[in-house]
Amino acid sequence: MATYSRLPGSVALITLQNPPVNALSAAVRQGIVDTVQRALKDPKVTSVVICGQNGKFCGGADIREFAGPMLGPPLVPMIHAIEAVDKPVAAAIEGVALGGGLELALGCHYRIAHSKALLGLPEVTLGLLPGAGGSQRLPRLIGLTAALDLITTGRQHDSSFFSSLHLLCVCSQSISSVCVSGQSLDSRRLSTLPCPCPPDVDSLLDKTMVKVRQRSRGALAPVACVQALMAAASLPYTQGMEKERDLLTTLFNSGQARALQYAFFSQRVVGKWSLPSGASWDNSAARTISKAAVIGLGTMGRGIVVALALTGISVVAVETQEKQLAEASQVVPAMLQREAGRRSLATPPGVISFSSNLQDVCEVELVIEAVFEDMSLKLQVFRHLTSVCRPGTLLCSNTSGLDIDRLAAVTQSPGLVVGMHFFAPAHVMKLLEVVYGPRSSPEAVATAMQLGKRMGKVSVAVGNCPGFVGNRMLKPYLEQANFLLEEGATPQQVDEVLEEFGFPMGVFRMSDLSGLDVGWRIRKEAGLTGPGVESTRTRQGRRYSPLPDQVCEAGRLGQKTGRGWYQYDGPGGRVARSDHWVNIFLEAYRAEHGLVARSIAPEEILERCLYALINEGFNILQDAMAAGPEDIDAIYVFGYGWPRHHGGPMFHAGQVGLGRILERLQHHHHNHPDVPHLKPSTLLRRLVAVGSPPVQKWREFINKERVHSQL
Ligand SMILES: C/C=C(\C)C(=O)SCCNC(=O)CCNC(=O)[C@H](O)C(C)(C)COP(=O)(O)OP(=O)(O)OC[C@H]1O[C@@H](n2cnc3c(N)ncnc32)[C@H](O)[C@@H]1OP(=O)(O)O
Repeated sequence: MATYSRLPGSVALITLQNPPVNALSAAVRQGIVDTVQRALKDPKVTSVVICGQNGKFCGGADIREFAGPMLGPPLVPMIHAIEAVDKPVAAAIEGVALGGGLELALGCHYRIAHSKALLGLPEVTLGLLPGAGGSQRLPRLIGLTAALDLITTGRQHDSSFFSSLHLLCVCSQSISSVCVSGQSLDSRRLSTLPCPCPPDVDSLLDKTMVKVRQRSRGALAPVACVQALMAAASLPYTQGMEKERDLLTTLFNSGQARALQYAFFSQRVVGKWSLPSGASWDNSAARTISKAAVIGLGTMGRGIVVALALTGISVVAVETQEKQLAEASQVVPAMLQREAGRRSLATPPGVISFSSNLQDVCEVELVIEAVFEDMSLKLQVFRHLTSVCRPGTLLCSNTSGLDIDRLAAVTQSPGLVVGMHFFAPAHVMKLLEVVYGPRSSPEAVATAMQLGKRMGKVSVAVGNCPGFVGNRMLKPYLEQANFLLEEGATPQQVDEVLEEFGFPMGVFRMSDLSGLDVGWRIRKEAGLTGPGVESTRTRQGRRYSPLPDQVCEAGRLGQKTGRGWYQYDGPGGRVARSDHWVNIFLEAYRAEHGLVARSIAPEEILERCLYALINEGFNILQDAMAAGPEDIDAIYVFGYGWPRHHGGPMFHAGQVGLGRILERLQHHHHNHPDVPHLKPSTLLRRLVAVGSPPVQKWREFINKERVHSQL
């Protein structure tokens, strides 16, 4: 709702009230319409100020209402009516003015903001465009060039940025004196102004469209934003508004908008974590960490040190190999400086100390072990840590899939051990898997989750199983990609299909980037390859492709060696080019194993890779290793490049239709009975049997099934 009050004198104050961000729900819109009318009718009122309750102007349209029928007064005519009134109206912005909130402010005649307020039009991130006149008013106020950047990226800035674009009148006069100054309102109505465009407007729009199409990887909204701004640049306001409305309608009806809005909420749902034990975010106290240590200063360790230091935490960075330590003590401060600059932060001074002595971690409150991914080495480190750290220190491992419980077992306080699985580069990537073992205490999980949040991560609590959630699902995906090569596809074909779907990189380009030796080492440890293992295509009772092992044996470890599934300009090269060697190698391999190459349709490539991954997601939910589909989807969107406009693998399954996924998995499993990952999960079958409920209902369904032991 919105409240009305009269300030001493002649100013009417309208306050938006809809906690926590005063989103423009039907009730708020109705409140605005009513209170503006009241101000107009009151002869004593000569000017109006609109503000938001609790120091937040407005977080935009109420996203929760998008799923239902449109109720209450629509936003566009409401804002037009405000712009048209003949008493000056000012928006007093504190906290946030985002999306429809900023569009409301653009309909006012004046905008005044607190220096710390955050403003922007993030609709594009929800699969929409600023459809309450923002695509037409903003460029008329700040010019086409600046509006294109803001609207197509959804970037938010503070008020000093917008003051420099003259969006705000951060004036020395008080609002009431502005309003009674007798200034004509005509020039304050943005819809009446021309849109300032640069002389090369067509070229600017063309270039922006090309850039946006490349960057958006199939997302519709950024392209629609450019189209709306083209209209602002070339059409009268009324026609521009018609274009805005048409484009918005198309976007609203697209699956992409639903996917992106789901992704918005799943990012928030995962913060409200719960464990099978009943411990959860609202009943578990977190410790606030001010001193931490990182053990191991390889690529991951360095990134973790920077991520911690950026939050103002004092870090003891330990590396026992002198050469590595010397290198890290040069590189890490530079990384910190760069990242602080990128985030416009002052570099936290002197918070990192380097050491080669594990004893130096004795005073910290939390340790993150980031040594080489080798269980015996990690066990050794944990044994040492438990003897040198003071009682009560949290011990975390940055393992990407090893058993947390085994590490906990060698410590004096197994309850204080959790996994903190960062993604490379750790100071940049948003995802953090917080892995709880059977003995991890709620306090340890809560502390790791809160620490992740402080570092700006999307932290997701996951159970302790091989590969946790992300890498466990990646395994069947990689496996299918290798099988497709055996059957006749090339790395480029597979990658093209996945990139067309929206992944920034196909599976083979991604493997080259991460290093092919990572998986090779894991397979050796699992006894799947290595000396003494017979070179067959069935291992441990299931189909196995020795292809990636043989690529590694040929010394091709990916980008770092200049060759992998592709060739690069040299070691460390970034641009992947197809390699004739790979084609010859695949032909020889197929000949050796009596395989006849067939032409494989893009649909089959996509289905087999994605549905195998999705199927494992259902198994993970069934095993209670993730609390709900939102957790899996957040992991894939923030850590594995899953295109956000497809919501996440589990959301995508719902969009495709669970019945269809089941039917296709059955089909592929029938053709490949020796591939257990293609066997449809029991949970998927159960969901289909009860009529394929929407993804938002799965959590409840799984919990009920578990109570009745159906899973
Ligand atoms: C056409 C389309 C038009 C005209 C639009 O306006 S579309 C909406 C455009 N607005 C946005 O995209 C803003 C979205 N919100 C945010 O970016 C952030 O929430 C925030 C910057 C406003 C606040 O961030 P923060 O302080 O970190 O808090 P949370 O993100 O955790 O949010 C707190 C709770 O508020 C809910 N929320 C936030 N914005 C909206 C909204 N626009 N509509 C409905 N609900 C909103 C959010 O889900 C959190 O809810 P809980 O998880 O606590 O239940």
